[in-house]
Amino acid sequence: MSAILETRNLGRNLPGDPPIVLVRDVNVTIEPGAFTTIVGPSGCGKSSLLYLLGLIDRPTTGELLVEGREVSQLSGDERARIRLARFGFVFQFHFLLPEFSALENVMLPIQRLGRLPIAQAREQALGLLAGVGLEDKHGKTPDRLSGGERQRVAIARALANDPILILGDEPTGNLDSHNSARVVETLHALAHEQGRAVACVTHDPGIAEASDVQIEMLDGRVENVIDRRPAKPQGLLGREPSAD
Ligand SMILES: Nc1ncnc2c1ncn2[C@@H]1O[C@H](COP(=O)(O)OP(=O)(O)OP(=O)(O)O)[C@@H](O)[C@H]1O
Repeated sequence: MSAILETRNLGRNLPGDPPIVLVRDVNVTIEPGAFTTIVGPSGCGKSSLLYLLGLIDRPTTGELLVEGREVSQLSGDERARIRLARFGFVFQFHFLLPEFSALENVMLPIQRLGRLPIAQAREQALGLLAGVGLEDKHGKTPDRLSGGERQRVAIARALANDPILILGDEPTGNLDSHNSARVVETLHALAHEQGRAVACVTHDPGIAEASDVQIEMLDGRVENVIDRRPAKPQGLLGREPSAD
């Protein structure tokens, strides 16, 4: 399956003498249908890499291809257009608007992005909330939801533009184990049932071990990639079996 993101010797330095290296020589691919985690010790560059992958930050070296197209040299406006059209983000803090219900929080970006009439945006938002198991909680404001429910509303909101790629920076960082499990289940479903690419930074070894692809970082570099997906079927080798 073709990659949604591909990096070639991607790097990010901050100016200084010597420069501060956040990320160096990263070569990874992020593919649809897979739940990918980015792991490593604190300060090793996980979030910096995620921000590069999400076109939030711009690399200083190397290339980043989105669906085969090199994007690092594009203008800020063009990069923002790709981000808005193709990516969804979930952060450690949900950033829901406190005075709005779950439904309204999900409707807002749908209306803004699709310029849809209210009735249609409502329908779509209800569908997204049902997709994360919150159809019966749509009228509640964030303060009346659990941490995990708030985070699942944030995931539903991140799906407003029907993204091919969902990027998470510690999306379960603030949650207890029960709520964390529900959020992870939801993220797995986005990859495995809906065929999206999901890539998350996590400190949680259990989440990493259950991921399809685990990118392990150290000192700004990718040290190792564990790919747990079943091997792709190979073409038939040798001759067809004979009839006799
Ligand atoms: N704007 C900045 N100026 C200076 N140093 C920075 C800046 N941004 C990040 N760093 C440093 O770059 C390194 C990588 O940071 P980053 O946040 O990507 O690491 P991380 O692996 O996500 O860490 P954590 O797990 O603690 O969130 C850290 O040492 C951090 O202190």
